[in-house]
Amino acid sequence: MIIAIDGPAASGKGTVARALAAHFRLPHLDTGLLYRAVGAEVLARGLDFSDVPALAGLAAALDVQNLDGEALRTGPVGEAASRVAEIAEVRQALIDLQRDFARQPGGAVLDGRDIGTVIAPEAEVKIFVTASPEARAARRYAELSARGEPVTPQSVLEDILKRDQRDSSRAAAPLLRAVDAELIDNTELDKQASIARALEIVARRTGRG
Ligand SMILES: Nc1ncnc2c1ncn2[C@@H]1O[C@H](COP(=O)(O)OP(=O)(O)OP(=O)(O)O)[C@@H](O)[C@H]1O
Ligand SMILES: Nc1ccn([C@@H]2O[C@H](COP(=O)(O)O)[C@@H](O)[C@H]2O)c(=O)n1
Repeated sequence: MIIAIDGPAASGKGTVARALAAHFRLPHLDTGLLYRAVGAEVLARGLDFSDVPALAGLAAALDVQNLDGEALRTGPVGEAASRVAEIAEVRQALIDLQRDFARQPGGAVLDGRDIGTVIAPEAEVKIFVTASPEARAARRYAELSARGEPVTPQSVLEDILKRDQRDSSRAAAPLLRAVDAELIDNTELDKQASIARALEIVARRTGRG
């Protein structure tokens, strides 16, 4: 069973994806980490975001076994990730490993922006997780400020709105709800309620509880 979960920044898609993966004992891939790893390398090496061959080369050489999720989940790396994610050549370099992950025997859970539309359009279950920009910004602000990042509620909201705009309007695999994706708007739902909705969707679509 392939479960594809997409949605905008800080919507809670990773929270839902991890819970479904644990519940159904499936491997999980947070595909945002791939773009974050490329973005972090661009920053670390001082590369220009317009240097397409160099950025595509970084993506092709990514060591996916050793991604440091904690170090990659910062505001500046998220911004860099969304910039490299606009580049078709970077996306192309990351496609096969995501598709191979999705199609492994027994299935998998993947979350990102283009899982239900591009990476695994054949997924049995597709869920689009969203929430209002204000709710997402409040959650992300709590997360980043607890880690000591110098953010304000206003700067996080501006970052979220900018990222929404960039992710939705790019030409290459924009953030889109697949036509057959079920919607969870968790603006008014806590984590447990959001996960419970996702479990109901899987049960309805596949008969698996
Ligand atoms: N329904 C919810 N209610 C309140 N907080 C939530 C909810 N779902 C997730 N969160 C919290 O919001 C933050 C963002 O959640 P999460 O990392 O799952 O989002 P995401 O969409 O995967 O983010 P990203 O786009 O950065 O990958 C986390 O701190 C998480 O604990
Ligand atoms: N399938 C994906 C996943 C992510 N992106 C881009 O990476 C940025 C960071 O992702 P997070 O989920 O960790 O916030 C995101 O803003 C996207 O630009 C993508 O394009 N496709």
